[in-house]
Amino acid sequence: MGSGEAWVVMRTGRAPSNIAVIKYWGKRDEKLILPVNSSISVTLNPDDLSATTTIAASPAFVADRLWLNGKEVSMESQRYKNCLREIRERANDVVDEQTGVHIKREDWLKLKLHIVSENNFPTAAGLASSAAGFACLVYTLAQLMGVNERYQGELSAIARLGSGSACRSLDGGFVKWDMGQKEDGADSIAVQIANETHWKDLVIFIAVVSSRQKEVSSTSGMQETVQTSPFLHFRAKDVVPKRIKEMEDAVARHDFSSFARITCADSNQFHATCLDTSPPIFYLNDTSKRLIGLVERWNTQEGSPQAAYTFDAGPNAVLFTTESNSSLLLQRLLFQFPPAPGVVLSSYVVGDLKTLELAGIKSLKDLASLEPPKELAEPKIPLRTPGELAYIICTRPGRGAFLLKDLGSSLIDSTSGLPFSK
Ligand SMILES: Nc1ncnc2c1ncn2[C@@H]1O[C@H](COP(=O)(O)OP(=O)(O)OP(=O)(O)O)[C@@H](O)[C@H]1O
Ligand SMILES: C[C@@](O)(CCOP(=O)(O)OP(=O)(O)O)CC(=O)O
Repeated sequence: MGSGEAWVVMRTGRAPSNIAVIKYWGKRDEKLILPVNSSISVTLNPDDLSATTTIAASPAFVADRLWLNGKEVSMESQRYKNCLREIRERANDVVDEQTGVHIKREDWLKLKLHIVSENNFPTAAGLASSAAGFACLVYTLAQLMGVNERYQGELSAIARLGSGSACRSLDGGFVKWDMGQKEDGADSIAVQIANETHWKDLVIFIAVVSSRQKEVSSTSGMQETVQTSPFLHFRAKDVVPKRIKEMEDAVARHDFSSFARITCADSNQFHATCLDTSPPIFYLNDTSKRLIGLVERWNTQEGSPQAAYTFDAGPNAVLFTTESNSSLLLQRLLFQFPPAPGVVLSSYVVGDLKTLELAGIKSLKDLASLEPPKELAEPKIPLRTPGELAYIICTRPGRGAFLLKDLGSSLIDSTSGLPFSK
């Protein structure tokens, strides 16, 4: 770094992943990422599923660079460029507390950035890493560049330019992405409908399916659906608007039965539009269907929804239940999907382990002695199939994006301006 200019100013932020319970599928504008329908999601606890991003600016940097999970990746994609441009345009004068450096609003347009990001869960595995990643990028950049409070409402529209679902990851709890009407997308923004403490009773399990079948990416899959599926247009126009209202109402009233019914119906309808695409797209595999069966059988046996499932563009299931049913659901999952031989319990069930304790499961021995759930006590018991799931993440609704103030959380070495070597 040249003398007199040897400063590095940086911030570190964290943003959660989210799971849609009313799905976004289909764009009316590819460039601005404007959807054909509104959607609703639950923000996942960032302790269990999040991206952490450090962004540094220095006059010594010669290009914008990005390191993702330890590897440098290209920033040539228009999606990254659009997010950076929009935040730079809203930058403000900043006096950095740590270094005392004064950066003027116009300087941000010239200063190059080093961005280092890590996900605490697998990237591009159908667990919405792009949602956490772009929300974190936009949020952390806005903090670094002193983006004014009055622009805060616009941050979700900027995250949307990175990946549609990312606009729903800035806030915690329950979030609605309004499709908006304007051509420039200014009103296609995410709004919080209830925060993360609103429905404390909700418990979430993510069943990560082992064999990752070859998939069509969300971006190209939804493009093909828009072009070829007549059903999608019926869904967007006639089904989703009503469901959005019903879901908002169910969340407001902590009405698990309605929440579960709408969540399952919307996941199934999204996958039906994939099947209605030409050529058809299959995101669910046999394991996904067995997970659906597990929930449906239990709900039928009890005569009301005990749990709900939803699947994004991949075979992994996200399951919802209430606190009082959480150990019963986990026991069912572990009964039907025990780990492969040799896999230890601590790497098979991860995240918030309270439910595992509640279920009284301390070791693989406890798993072996699990009783079959009562709805399976018939001649047609589905086989127990060890190893069909890679692992299970236990989590809950969580908070939105936030800054990590502790300097020890930084992913960039302030002297070199480069990622810490591991
Ligand atoms: N932490 C991150 N920071 C910046 N960009 C990220 C980050 N994590 C993921 N991305 C971007 O998102 C891309 C992965 O998105 P992709 O849609 O393929 O997978 P996914 O979001 O995990 O799955 P899905 O969208 O099916 O749920 C990465 O190639 C990268 O461009
Ligand atoms: C099935 C989904 O997860 C689709 C997510 O699509 P993306 O947000 O990944 O797509 P792009 O906007 O093209 O980046 C449903 C949802 O999250 O609402």
